[in-house]
Amino acid sequence: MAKPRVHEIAKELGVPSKDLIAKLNQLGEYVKGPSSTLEAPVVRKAREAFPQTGTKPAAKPAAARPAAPKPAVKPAEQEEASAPRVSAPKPGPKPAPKPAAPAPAQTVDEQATSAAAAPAASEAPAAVADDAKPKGPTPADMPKPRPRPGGNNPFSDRTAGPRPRPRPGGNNPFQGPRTGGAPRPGGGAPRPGGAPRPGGAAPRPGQGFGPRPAAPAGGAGGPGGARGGRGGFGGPGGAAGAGGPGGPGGRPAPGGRGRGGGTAGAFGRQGGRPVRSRKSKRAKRAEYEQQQAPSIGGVQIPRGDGTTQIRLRRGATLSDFAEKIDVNPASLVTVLFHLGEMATATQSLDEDTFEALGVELGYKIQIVSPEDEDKELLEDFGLDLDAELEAETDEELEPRAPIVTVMGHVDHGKTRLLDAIRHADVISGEAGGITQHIGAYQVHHEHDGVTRAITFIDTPGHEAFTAMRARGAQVTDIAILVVAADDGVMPQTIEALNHAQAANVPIVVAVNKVDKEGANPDKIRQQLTEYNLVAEEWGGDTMFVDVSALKGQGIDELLQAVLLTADAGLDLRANPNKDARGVAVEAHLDKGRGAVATVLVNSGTLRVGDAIVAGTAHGRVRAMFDEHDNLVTEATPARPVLVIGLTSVPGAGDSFIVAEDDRTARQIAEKRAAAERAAQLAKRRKRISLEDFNKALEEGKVDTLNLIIKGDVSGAVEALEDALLQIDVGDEVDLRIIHRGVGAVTQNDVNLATVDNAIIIGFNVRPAERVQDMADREGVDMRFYSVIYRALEDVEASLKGMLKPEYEEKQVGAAEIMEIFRSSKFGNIAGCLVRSGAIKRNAKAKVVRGGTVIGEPTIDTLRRFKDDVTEVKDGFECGIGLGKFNDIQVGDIIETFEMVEIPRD
Ligand SMILES: Nc1nc2c(ncn2[C@@H]2O[C@H](COP(=O)(O)OP(=O)(O)OP(=O)(O)O)[C@@H](O)[C@H]2O)c(=O)[nH]1
Repeated sequence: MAKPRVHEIAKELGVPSKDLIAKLNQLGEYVKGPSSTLEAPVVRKAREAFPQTGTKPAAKPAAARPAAPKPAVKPAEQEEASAPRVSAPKPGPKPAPKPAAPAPAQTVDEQATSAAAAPAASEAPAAVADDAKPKGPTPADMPKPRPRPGGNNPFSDRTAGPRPRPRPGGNNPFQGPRTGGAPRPGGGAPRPGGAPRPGGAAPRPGQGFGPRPAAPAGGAGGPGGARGGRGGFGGPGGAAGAGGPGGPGGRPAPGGRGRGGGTAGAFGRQGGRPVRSRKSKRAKRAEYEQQQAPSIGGVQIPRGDGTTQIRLRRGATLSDFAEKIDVNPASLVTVLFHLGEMATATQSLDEDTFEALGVELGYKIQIVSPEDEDKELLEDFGLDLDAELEAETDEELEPRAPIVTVMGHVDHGKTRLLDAIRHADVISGEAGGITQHIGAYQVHHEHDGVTRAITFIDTPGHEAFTAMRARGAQVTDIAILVVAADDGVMPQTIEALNHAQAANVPIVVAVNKVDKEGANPDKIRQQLTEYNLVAEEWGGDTMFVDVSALKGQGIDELLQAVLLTADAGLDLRANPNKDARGVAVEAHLDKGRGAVATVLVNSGTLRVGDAIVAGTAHGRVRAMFDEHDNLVTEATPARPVLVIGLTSVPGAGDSFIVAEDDRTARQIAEKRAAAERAAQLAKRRKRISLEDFNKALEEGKVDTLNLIIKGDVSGAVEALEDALLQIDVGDEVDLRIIHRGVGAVTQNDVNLATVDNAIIIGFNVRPAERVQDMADREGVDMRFYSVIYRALEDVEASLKGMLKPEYEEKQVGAAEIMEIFRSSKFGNIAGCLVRSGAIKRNAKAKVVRGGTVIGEPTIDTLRRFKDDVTEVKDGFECGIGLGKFNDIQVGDIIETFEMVEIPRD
């Protein structure tokens, strides 16, 4: 329905338009002229202002009528209608409302507002509607009738809660252009955006009418601002816009809704509602955080102060981080994106990424070490291994055998030495020698009349040693450093001794191959002094023993030296009377026996039937064997045994413990597996910078080489994986190991390779039956190796094949311009003599004058005499047309180029 115009209403009311306009203006409604349209509330006001002259009943007489008491026709209904808000009158025969005869204007005003906002109430009889106001004002504190600046706002409602958005409308001509909820102090010039003024925490420019949380603190206490606030435009925040206290002409009147002031604006919430001048703690905090929070990519995140520590486990996700700092993970995704990294909230990220994010946000990210993580995990199961060790008393500790690792440079005789030592075993000599390779063995040696055991880790080389250390397993007590007397100290000798020294493991030097001609044991002693290994006979504290692994010479002395070194500085004792704790030194999958692990007990005693967990493998000890293939029922500290009964193959260096029961063992294993998976995910993810990623996306390809590694023993698989991940191929190619495992290549592996487009690398394994056929059918590339570095070479080459080729310009020919022919058809033709190489048609060219390239045209036409040719060789004359490029002179050189691929090294 069209809105009525002033003159229509005036006619209806029987008053001149002029009077109506005057009346409405007096009531605070700005009405321009007789043809102005009027909003419904204003019409109501008009009718109420001239009630006696009305000729027609008002559209809603009930609401329009002043507080004229009307007997309640349906008391029950009225009660219901007003119930939620009522504190007041009971409808009854004496319907007079509490406020004793308020002035008509006031009543009209109040009714207009409450009726508009509360339709339910507006349907009710006027008395009830009026009474339904939140507070029944007593006559004493009733404001006097006054013009209500906001009165023409159809949405204005004093009783309604804050509305989320300002609603334009009404007759207010100022509402359009006004911005910022700016008050008009004293009706004067607009003050943009509630400029900051003392006493009012004025919002920043432009914030005046956003529904921002900071705004309510804006102190609507400035009455000067409030008074002119008719055009003010505040939603909940708009109120703050009115916060500039006392503009010119504005008198401070704390408390907001004072007389004649205090409404914020026609379209705002009644801004004059009392607002405490003091900010709430919450508001202050929000404000503080806003100041602190950096806005990266439009998200605001509370900053740390640069030292705020955040502990994250390996493979943590942005969600984990977000939880710690109590923000929405999506914000962190955004921040990371703006740092040039793409990641989802649930993707495991590596340490570097977290560090970068931490630096940006002022947090110090600490990735919990694997050891600590495992410690915490075990603590969840009531196992604190450190505390357990500390609590052990001297009486509980019993001597144990030293555990020795043999290290040294390649071909210096480590394997041969371990063989020789095995044969030197005084006990196995009688028992028929060591028959089984189990990854570690014990030999016995007579020392000071006592037969003592020494445990050797049967995996020579520092790789195994460091791999175990990397897993937090310090298995070795003493290192034997083998140096060939005919070769001297070599790079791996130094590496090995560095590793041993770093681990604080004492070294005994075995100077090997002394049987060889040209062997110079003293030279070795001399060389090693440089590395802080000074022979005892030279006044140092390192024992050097000359041996010949080949001939079995010096082995007894070497074992003697090991025992002496152990006795000199090591406290080799352990408590055998508790559940076993130790390390898995090697593991593999045996066809008949399933997962087989060689474990070395550190403390306690391992027994058949124990529930154990080793790394992520768990199970029950079904049987144990020693290096002589004898069944054993228990293993005491430093006793290596081969254990059968695990459900999967543990990794070399995984710690093992005896758990209370099978269930606990399984749970620990599962939790570890989950942690490891997360860590793997983080490790696997190679970074792609945003630019590269974008480019790759644009080109529709992200180069990723997916690999599946299968090997015979877990140690080899890990070694291969580590080495592969260390291949440096730059940022362009992504290398991912999507699956790894011990055992033959299976159909599952091929399936996985099909899905992820991966290549399968088998190390010392073969495909299971029918798997090769399946791989051929599916087009899956399987490669099998028995030497790690061959696998590495192939992968590296394959990666390089995938790299986008790099090109360089290679000059293929040069011709000197001897003469220039002008042709209207072809432009300038250069009559040339080919000076070197050959000039080919369509080749890229450079025109060089006095050593400077003046243009880079292409060879457009190439002629020998009258014939078009494709190539002219060194020493011949030719005519060259360079297309549109005509800036040539006699004496210029035309060089031609090809782009050739640069081989990668
Ligand atoms: N003459 C002589 N030759 C030895 C001696 N010890 C080892 N060799 C020879 O040296 C070569 C390398 O010996 P290995 O025991 O395989 O050496 P390694 O350090 O285990 O070598 P990698 O396993 O390749 O690191 C073999 O040919 C051995 O026969 C020795 O005491 N005297």
